[in-house]
Amino acid sequence: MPTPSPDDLARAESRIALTPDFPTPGVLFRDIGPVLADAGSLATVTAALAAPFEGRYDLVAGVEARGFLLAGALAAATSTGLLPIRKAGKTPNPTASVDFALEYGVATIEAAGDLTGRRVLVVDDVLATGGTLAAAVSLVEQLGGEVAGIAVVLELTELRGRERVPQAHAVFTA
Ligand SMILES: O=P(O)(O)OC[C@H]1O[C@H](OP(=O)(O)OP(=O)(O)O)[C@H](O)[C@@H]1O
Ligand SMILES: Nc1ncnc2[nH]cnc12
Repeated sequence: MPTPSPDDLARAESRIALTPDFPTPGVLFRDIGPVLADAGSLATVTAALAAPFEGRYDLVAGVEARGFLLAGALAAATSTGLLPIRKAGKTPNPTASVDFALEYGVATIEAAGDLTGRRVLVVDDVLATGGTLAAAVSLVEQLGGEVAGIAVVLELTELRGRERVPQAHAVFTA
């Protein structure tokens, strides 16, 4: 995939939609839906997520739900496998489970299988408090996988998630 230009990146970033007080009062929700809906912006974001990790992973993991969208796009674009990391109660016979706190709630993630020998790129839309990505890293490691990298579309710097996942690559910051 060609590396996106600064203009391509600026066009994609301008499509992030802001909604105050969603899903709870005090949260400024940043929606990447309009980025995904635009073909050029989706290609830009997919390429920018993958660029630092080229040739270093053979499986892309995404956390339900918005992480699935990016993991699917990235896995298809780079001819790698895809690991859906699901919220609690959706995976038959899970072999790993991690509880964590969110900016607006609590959650559990689960997955099944054996990732021994797999190099896993963990992707998500937003890095906020870092709870989701730290939990996803822990889950991949519980399954025996090696985390080859972490990539997000948007890092919300004031929530300081980077303290929990310092190695994360963010395409955009806010
Ligand atoms: O860094 P954190 O504080 O953990 O927050 C980031 C996470 O929060 C959102 O997911 P959410 O659980 O709202 O689920 P969704 O993707 O199903 O909308 C977002 O998609 C990230 O996964
Ligand atoms: N402020 C926010 N906007 C969009 N997604 C989020 N996930 C966690 N916090 C978020």
